[in-house]
Parts: sequence; structure tokens; C-alpha cells
Amino acid sequence: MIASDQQIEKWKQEKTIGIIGLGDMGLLYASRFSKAGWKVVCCDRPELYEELHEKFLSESFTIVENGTLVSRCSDYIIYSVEAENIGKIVKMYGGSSKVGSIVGGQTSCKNSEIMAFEKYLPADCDIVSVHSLHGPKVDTEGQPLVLINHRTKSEESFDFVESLVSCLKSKHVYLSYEEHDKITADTQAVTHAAFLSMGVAWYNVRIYPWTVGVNKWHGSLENVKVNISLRIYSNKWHVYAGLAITNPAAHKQINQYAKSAMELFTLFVEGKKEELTKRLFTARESVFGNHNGLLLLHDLALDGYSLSKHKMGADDEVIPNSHLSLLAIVDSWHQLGIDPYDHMICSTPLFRIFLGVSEYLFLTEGLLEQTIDAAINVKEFRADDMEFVIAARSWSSIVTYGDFELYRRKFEEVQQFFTPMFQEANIIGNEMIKTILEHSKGKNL
Ligand SMILES: NC(=O)C1=CN([C@@H]2O[C@H](COP(=O)(O)OP(=O)(O)OC[C@H]3O[C@@H](n4cnc5c(N)ncnc54)[C@H](OP(=O)(O)O)[C@@H]3O)[C@@H](O)[C@H]2O)C=CC1
Ligand SMILES: O=C(O)C(=O)Cc1ccc(O)cc1
Repeated sequence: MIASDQQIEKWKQEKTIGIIGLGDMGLLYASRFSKAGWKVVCCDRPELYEELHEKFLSESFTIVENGTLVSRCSDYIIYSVEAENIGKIVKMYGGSSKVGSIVGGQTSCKNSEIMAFEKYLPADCDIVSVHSLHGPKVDTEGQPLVLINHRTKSEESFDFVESLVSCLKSKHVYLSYEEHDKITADTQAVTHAAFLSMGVAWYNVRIYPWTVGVNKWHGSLENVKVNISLRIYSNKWHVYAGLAITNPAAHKQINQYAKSAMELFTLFVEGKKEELTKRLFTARESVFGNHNGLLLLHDLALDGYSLSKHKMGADDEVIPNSHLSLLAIVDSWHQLGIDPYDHMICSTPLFRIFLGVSEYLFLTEGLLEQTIDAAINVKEFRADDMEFVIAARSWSSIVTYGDFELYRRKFEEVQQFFTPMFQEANIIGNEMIKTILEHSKGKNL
């Protein structure tokens, strides 16, 4: 429960908020909390102390040398560090947590975070964790913010944390850490697997899809694919690696996604139109059978959000795509018995956009039939589809084997290929995402 204004003012006078890890998310929290009048103390790696101290001199939060100093003086300590390293870092600083303090984390998978807290924190510490379900550049207002009340001695601990984060104006979602990990596996992890695979497929044939003319990868759905894929590759690899590899529930989703892509592609190649149609119509009924009302992306023209410099001429024709990446997500939701709408309350913007485009493909009159026809009869996307299947398979094995190093190498190789486009892609992508989110307000998107 959010406390009274008077109580919040009192806490602002008395309490200190500590943030360990001053990367993108740590900085977002430090700056928002301190602007709201909270006393905030932060650190990053000790070797960065001088540089950060200089850099943030004009900010109203304080930089200290290390996590031990943050922990000793803070009443609520947030670990905002790489998921892969949470155990090591809590081991280093957890023992210094102020007596009776509350500790939480921002990592995207809560299993390893909570295990580290249980293992290394003194028994007098409470545990209340958080997870903002959006990237650091998204407006926090109205976005889901998960709050996990894992171990508290009194109601006041949770009320204090909830009152603190209320300045973000996000939508609070109350979950256990197990529920959190199950939902984010269904939503985030598989969404990233899809867009990461598109990037690898383009990279492997060395194609920038927006440069090939108006015949291929042209139009709203294609712009969403390109913009979101580039957005992910312009980010840090460890965010995606961490949330997929450290969450065991995510492995099953990513594996099913690759399996669905491979099985659908096999039907394309074998020319089994009837079987393909039956499988996709069954998936449509299972995932969208109860859908009513307007589509999430109803009437939304996203044609303008293209990186392409080509203009459509009177004689130009767009070759219809098989949209394998979208067919595969709906098929895998069906195979795993997932209702994606169940997770709306706890979803990221990228997941909602992925659901929006999938819904558009499956529920726009005649579009699924046209897509199935293209998948069987149009050969221009075959090689690209094959690359996509291989890419999805390879992300799935990297995640299953828990290989952070291979994940980093593969991610950064593709990242390098797309780097020249990031600046422009981010501007166009941000505009596109803003339009989609504004358009969908009130539709729970
Ligand atoms: N980016 C996003 O969209 C979101 C990320 N998250 C999660 O939040 C967490 C942070 O992500 P994000 O801010 O993007 O990542 P960043 O890499 O930007 O931030 C993590 C920071 O922690 C620092 N760090 C590492 N070790 C220590 C240490 N011993 N003491 C103090 N600081 C340390 C890192 O330094 P160095 O780089 O030198 O290792 C880095 O600056 C991750 O777990 C991520 O999964 C959650 C929601 C959204
Ligand atoms: O919207 C997405 O899926 C993102 O890519 C941003 C993101 C990354 C990690 C998180 O834990 C939450 C949000």
C-alpha cells in the first residue's frame, strides 16, 4: 500500500536509498528517486568511482566507491547489475547490508536473484524485489512494474518500497518470484528469441533488408520486424542473455519457438498446404478464438516507419512474405497452451508489439490465407526462411547450454553488422513504438 503523503515526507527525511550498479536502469532509478526528493547513494565498479563522481557532480544523488559503502548506509538497497553476476556481487556486498534494511534487485530473472539474497543476506534483512518491464529510455508512466514481497518482517517494509517507487508512476503488479519468472519466460524471452533470429538471418546473408528495394520486406509488418530487431541489437547483450539463460522456464519457450519455426518451414518446403492450413487455423482458433473488439494495431499505418530510401512506383509489386517468424510464435503459444492475453498486465512494450503484429496477421480478413499461399508458392523468401530457422535453432541451443560467452560473441557479431544503422534506426524505431503505444492506449496494450 502506498503510504500517506505525510509518511512519505517523513521517510524522505529519514531514509537512504542505495543503488549498486549505475548502468542504464540504475541511473534511471537514481535520477528519478533523487528528483522526487529521496536521498540516494549509488556506486558502480570501484574502478569507475572517480569518473562517475565527476560525471554526476551536478546530480542530486551521491556516488560512493563501492557496494559495501552503499550497503552500510542504505535502508533500501537495489542491486541493478548483470543477472549473470548477481550471485557474485551479492556475495561481495550482502554481508554489509545495514541492520534491518530491505534489499531488492532489478535483474530480469528473479530465481537467481532471490537465491543469492537468501544465501548471502543477514537474517535481519527484508527482501523486496522490483522489475520495471521496459527499457531505460521508455517513459515509466503506465508501464508495468513488478513488486515482489519475498521476505518482510512488517507491512511497513513493503509499503516503504512501494511508496518510493510510486514516483515512477508505473502500474504496480504484485507477484511471487516464481510467477514473475514464468510470465517473463512466456513474454520477454521468446519475443527476444524471435527478433534476435531475424537479425542473425539477415546478417548471415549480409543483407540490410531496407536496402533491397520495395519488393521485399516492405510495409508495416516488415517495418516492425526491422525496427524492433535493430533496437534489440543496439542494446547490451547481457540483458537478453541474462533473462533467457538464467530463467529455466525460458528455455522451454525458446526451444518450442525454434521447433515451431522448423516444423512450419518443413511444411512449406514439402508443399503441404492443407496440413499447414490446418495447423495454423487450429493455432488461430486456440490463441485468438475468444478475441473480440478491435485489433491492438487496428487501423494503424506503420508504412512510414521504414529505413528504406526507396519509393514505391506504380509498377512496383511487393512480394508477399511467409511471415514465418509470426506464424511460429502463434503456433508455439498454441503448442504450449499459452494465452498471451493472460500476460498483458505484466508485459513489456516489445511483447505487446509482437502480439499486436501476430494478431494483425492472423485476424485481418484474408491475410493468413494469403500468407499461407505465399509460404507454399512464393520462392523468394525460402532462403531467408531457412536462415531464420537455423538462427532460431542456434539461439535455442546457446540458451539451453547456458553459454554466456557464445551468446555474447554471436550477439556482438550481428550488432557490429547493424551498428552503422543504429542511430537512424533508433530515431525511427522510437517514433514507431511511441505511435503504437499511443494508438493502443485503453486497449491494454
Ligand atoms: N536494460 C533494460 O532494458 C532492462 C534491464 N533490466 C535488468 O536490470 C539490470 C541492469 O541492467 P542495465 O542497467 O541495462 O545494465 P548495465 O550494464 O547498463 O548496468 C549494470 C551495471 O552494473 C555494474 N556493475 C557490475 N559489477 C558491479 C559491482 N561489483 N559493483 C557495482 N556495479 C557493478 C556494471 O558495470 P560493468 O558494465 O563495468 O560490468 C554496469 O554499469 C540487469 O540485470 C538487467 O537484466 C531490467 C529491466 C530493463
Ligand atoms: O521490452 C523489452 O522486451 C526490452 O527489450 C526491454 C527490457 C529488457 C529487459 C527487461 O528486463 C525488461 C525490458
